[in-house]
Amino acid sequence: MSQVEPLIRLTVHGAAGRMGQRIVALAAKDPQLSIISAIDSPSSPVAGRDAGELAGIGKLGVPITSAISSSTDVIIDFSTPEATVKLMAICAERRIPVVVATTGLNEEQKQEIAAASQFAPIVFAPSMSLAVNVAMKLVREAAKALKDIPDGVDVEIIERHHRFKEDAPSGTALKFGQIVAAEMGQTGHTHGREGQTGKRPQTEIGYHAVRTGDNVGEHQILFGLMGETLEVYVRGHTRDSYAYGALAAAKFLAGRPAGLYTMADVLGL
Ligand SMILES: NC(=O)C1=CN([C@@H]2O[C@H](COP(=O)(O)OP(=O)(O)OC[C@H]3O[C@@H](n4cnc5c(N)ncnc54)[C@H](O)[C@@H]3O)[C@@H](O)[C@H]2O)C=CC1
Ligand SMILES: O=C(O)C1=N[C@H](C(=O)O)C[C@H](O)C1
Repeated sequence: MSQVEPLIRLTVHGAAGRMGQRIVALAAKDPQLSIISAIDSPSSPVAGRDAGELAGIGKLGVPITSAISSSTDVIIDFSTPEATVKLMAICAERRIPVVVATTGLNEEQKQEIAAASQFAPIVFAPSMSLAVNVAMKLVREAAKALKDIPDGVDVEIIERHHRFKEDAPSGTALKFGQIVAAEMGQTGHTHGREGQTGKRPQTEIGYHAVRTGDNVGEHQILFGLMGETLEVYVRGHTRDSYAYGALAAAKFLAGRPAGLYTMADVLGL
């Protein structure tokens, strides 16, 4: 007789936000998951509203609240850096597995995540998208292959997002830059260019953050050589590309030991 796996009890942190609503909508349809709480800011204007109704899928019986249930098996966090740091203290203390998808954290805030991962398993990644994580592998390969080209290679990263995004460059663009620099050795960076900039040094990576309309996320990584350009381009069509990845990460964490995991671990890349 086949054994029925118990449902994974999920808390959504940042549940009233753009991503939080998609997590609620997709998790509600997932036969392995049960949404037990939907957390948002204590000052949220939608506190008390039903999370399902807010996400456009009808009543779920889970209100938007600010208190994390002690019976949660895993938390998915799409919120703000400050809220993520507060969440880390709770997850470490209660040993709750958590998927951290929030971006824009400074080094000190990232240290809080690393510290919490000594007590609880944590997936921390700037992009939960499968396509983006595959693109990261391709970019690493390209950087490796191009690192010793005699005339040098200029690397520029262009990212495009919606007008509501609060951090720049995107966490994903910064991660692409780290991957390139680890292979090619660039030590500097520049954000956009203006005026008499002088010649471009190959020791820097250029970042360009475009903010327009409702763009859910595009990244272009350019390797400029003399005579040709290699371009890796990855484009999201809907936020569900990130949401499905976050749900996979939540399932991956069930039963894992404490530690810091990446989406490459989740996706087996
Ligand atoms: N890793 C990934 O794949 C992705 C990461 N993101 C990142 O996720 C974050 C959220 O993105 P969006 O949903 O577009 O933003 P959003 O602004 O729509 O949602 C953030 C939510 O967090 C809530 N919040 C604020 N303080 C809180 C607190 N103390 N406790 C709980 N919730 C709190 C806000 O009220 C809001 O509802 C951003 O940092 C974004 O860059 C977004 C998409 C994909
Ligand atoms: O804010 C967003 O929307 C996104 N943020 C993430 C980032 O900063 O990299 C991931 C994705 O590109 C969407």
